[in-house]
Amino acid sequence: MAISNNREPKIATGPCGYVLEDVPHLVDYIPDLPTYPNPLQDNPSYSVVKQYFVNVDDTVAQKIVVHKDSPRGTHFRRSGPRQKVYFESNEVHACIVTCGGLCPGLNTVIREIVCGLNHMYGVKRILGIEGGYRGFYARNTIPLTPKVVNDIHKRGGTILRTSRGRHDTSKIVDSIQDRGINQIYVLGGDGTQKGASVIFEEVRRRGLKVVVAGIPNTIDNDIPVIDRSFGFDTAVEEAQRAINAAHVEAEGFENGIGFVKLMGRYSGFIAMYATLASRDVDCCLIPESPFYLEGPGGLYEYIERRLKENGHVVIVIAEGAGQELLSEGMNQQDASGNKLLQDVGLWLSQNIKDHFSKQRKMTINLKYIDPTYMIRAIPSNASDNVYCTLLAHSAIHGAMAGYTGFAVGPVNGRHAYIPFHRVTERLNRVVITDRMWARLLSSTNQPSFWDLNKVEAKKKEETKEETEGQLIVGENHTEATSASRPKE
Ligand SMILES: Nc1ncnc2c1ncn2[C@@H]1O[C@H](COP(=O)(O)OP(=O)(O)OP(=O)(O)O)[C@@H](O)[C@H]1O
Ligand SMILES: O=P(O)(O)OC[C@H]1O[C@](O)(CO)[C@@H](O)[C@@H]1O
Ligand SMILES: [Mg+2]
Repeated sequence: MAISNNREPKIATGPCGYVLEDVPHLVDYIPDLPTYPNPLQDNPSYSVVKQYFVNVDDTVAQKIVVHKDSPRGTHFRRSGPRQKVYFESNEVHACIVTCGGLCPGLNTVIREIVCGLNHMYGVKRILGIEGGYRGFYARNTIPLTPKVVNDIHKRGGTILRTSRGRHDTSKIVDSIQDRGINQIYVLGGDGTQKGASVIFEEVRRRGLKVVVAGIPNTIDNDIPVIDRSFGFDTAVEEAQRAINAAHVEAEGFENGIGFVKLMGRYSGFIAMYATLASRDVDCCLIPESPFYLEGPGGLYEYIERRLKENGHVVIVIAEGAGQELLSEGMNQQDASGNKLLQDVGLWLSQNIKDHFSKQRKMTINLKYIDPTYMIRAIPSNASDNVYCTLLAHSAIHGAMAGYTGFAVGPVNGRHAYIPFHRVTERLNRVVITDRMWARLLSSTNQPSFWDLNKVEAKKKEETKEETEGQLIVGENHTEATSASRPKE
């Protein structure tokens, strides 16, 4: 197997089109590091596990639906404990930082990193960095012990607090060096993982024995490659409460319209899954599927038809949907450079009211529900909690084994170490030519708002991307439902 030079992405190839997109390792730039037996082999809880250590050559396939003659395709290194580790327990000085938007499960991952490092590897020195990346040089640190974090998974938010906005990578790495930190666990969305990748590059440039491990999170589920991001399941569950309320209100009045706006900046996964789960929704609008209001096949016509047929309508809209319909362009950004969106929920609900009262002379009763932060400011549900444990343990095992510059996450149900660039190079978005969106259309009976020619063109575009290795079709599946948890 040939391995390319270590500054470039580490790609190894094998027979039958096998490709391993590997993650960096400390020995790539610090040769001759000593290794130690993994202390887990003496841990009574883990010693009973048959074949507890993962074979170093185990990899996880990105594409599992294959044909007889198809190449084996891209693989990622399987996560899990290794027989040899590159840190002695008393040598480890770890830190944890949370950045970007809040997400259910952040406290669980913090807890599980602290407890996992302590209980599995005997690590005692763990610091919490306060307030996101800038906290490395602008805030005090918080010593974290199993006792301090014992109950935090029952609370929403992050005990470390978070932030958006610019930071100075060089100052962060100075602070890491000054404090003698050698394992950094970074929790956050796409922007955070980009930041972690730059920190890793600087650490490598300085030749430091410091591991940088990313644990991606976002309720939007917009991180590619991994099956789903933690917090998403909880957010979808909480969104049900808003949809239920909208349905009750809509049913309770003549020509009732329940209108719910959910988060989802560029990706409509929350809206799509909340709609599919609820079965009370008549129309789901997401950023990936443009729609129009007036005329045949438009939204107004559909609403009117549903009101006549059913007496009420429930609409769910993702915050990023239909932005192109809003007249005034808004070019503002948040502190991190993310485009600030216009409030499509308020805009569209007002337009629907105006259309029916002024143009159609119909009395409608529209109730607008915008749960915004309520779906992400809550503690994670049971399934996300278990998922968070697996993510934290994967990250710890990878760090102890000397891997670095990686993000963790399940790929087709198996946890893997994924190079940063693969989780940051694009956003995971709903594929509207995939079967999951078709299921949604069939469950709501809403129009697709697309003409057939456009659908055909889109299908061709996505088939092309798939054959070029981007695996577009099928990514709508956030497979890890409560019924089938990802396995480590
Ligand atoms: N391209 C980038 N390069 C380096 N650092 C970045 C980059 N983009 C964002 N960051 C850093 O990551 C942190 C969080 O970014 P951001 O606010 O975009 O949230 P996020 O991690 O994408 O989470 P969310 O999904 O909630 O938006 C910020 O402090 C920012 O400095
Ligand atoms: O108001 P904030 O904290 O910038 O976050 C809002 C954004 O964060 C997200 O929840 C992603 O974390 C998006 O869905 C939403 O647009
Ligand atoms: Mg982001």
